[in-house]
Amino acid sequence: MPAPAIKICGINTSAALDATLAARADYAGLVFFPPSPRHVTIRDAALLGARNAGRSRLVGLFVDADDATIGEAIAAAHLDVLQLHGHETPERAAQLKAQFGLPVWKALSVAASADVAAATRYAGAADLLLFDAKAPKGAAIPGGLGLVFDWALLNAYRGPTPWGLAGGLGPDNVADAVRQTGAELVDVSSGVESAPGVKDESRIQAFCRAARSA
Ligand SMILES: O=C(O)c1ccccc1NCC(=O)[C@H](O)[C@H](O)COP(=O)(O)O
Repeated sequence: MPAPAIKICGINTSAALDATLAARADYAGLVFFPPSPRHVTIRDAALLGARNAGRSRLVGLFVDADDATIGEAIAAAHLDVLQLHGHETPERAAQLKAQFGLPVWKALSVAASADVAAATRYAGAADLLLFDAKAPKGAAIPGGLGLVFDWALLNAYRGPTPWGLAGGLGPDNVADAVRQTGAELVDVSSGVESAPGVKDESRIQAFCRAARSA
C-alpha cells in the first residue's frame, strides 16, 4: 500500500508552516473561518503564502463562504486547493471549481452509514472527499475537534471520487487508521497541537513519520 498523502491543517504561524515543511507534509491547511482558534486573516495568509513559496500545497478551508471571501484568500495566499467544510451542495462545489479553476475538496461529516452513502452525490463536483467526524450539535466549529468516527463505516463507500480521512487522528493512531481504511490522504489538526490553535513541531514530525510507516 503506498504511503498516504499528509495534510496538516490549521497552519497559522510561520513556525507551524516551517514545521510542516520540515516534516515534508504534502499539504498545509489555512482556516478561513473566524470562529476557529486557527483562523488566519488575509494578511496572515499573504505572509504564509509568501513564506511557503510553492513548497507545500496550500489548502484554503472555508465554511459556507461567499465568492468574494474565497477569491480574496486565493489571491493573498496563492492557494492550490479549496476545501469546503460547511453545507456546500454538489452544485456549489462544481461552481467554485469552475469559477476559480482549483481542485475542490468536500469535507463530509460522518456519524452513520447514510453519511457515507450520500458522498456519491459529489461525484464529478469534488476532486476529493474528506471524511471527518460529525461535530456535536451546537459546536462552534464543524471540524478540528479531535473526534474519531467509526472507520468501518467507510467500507460502504463505493463512489469514484478519491477520498481522505480526518477526525481525531494523531501520531498514535494514524498508522492503524491507514492500515484499517486504506486512506489515500490523512488530515490532522488538533492531534498535532499543544493547545487549540497552537501547533507542536515534534507532534507534526511524529505524525508524518507514523503515517508513512503504515
Ligand atoms: O480546524 C478548524 O478549526 C476547523 C474549523 C472549521 C471547519 C473545519 C476545521 N477543521 C477541518 C480540518 O480539516 C481538520 O483537520 C479536521 O476536521 C480534523 O481535525 P482534528 O480532529 O482536530 O484532527
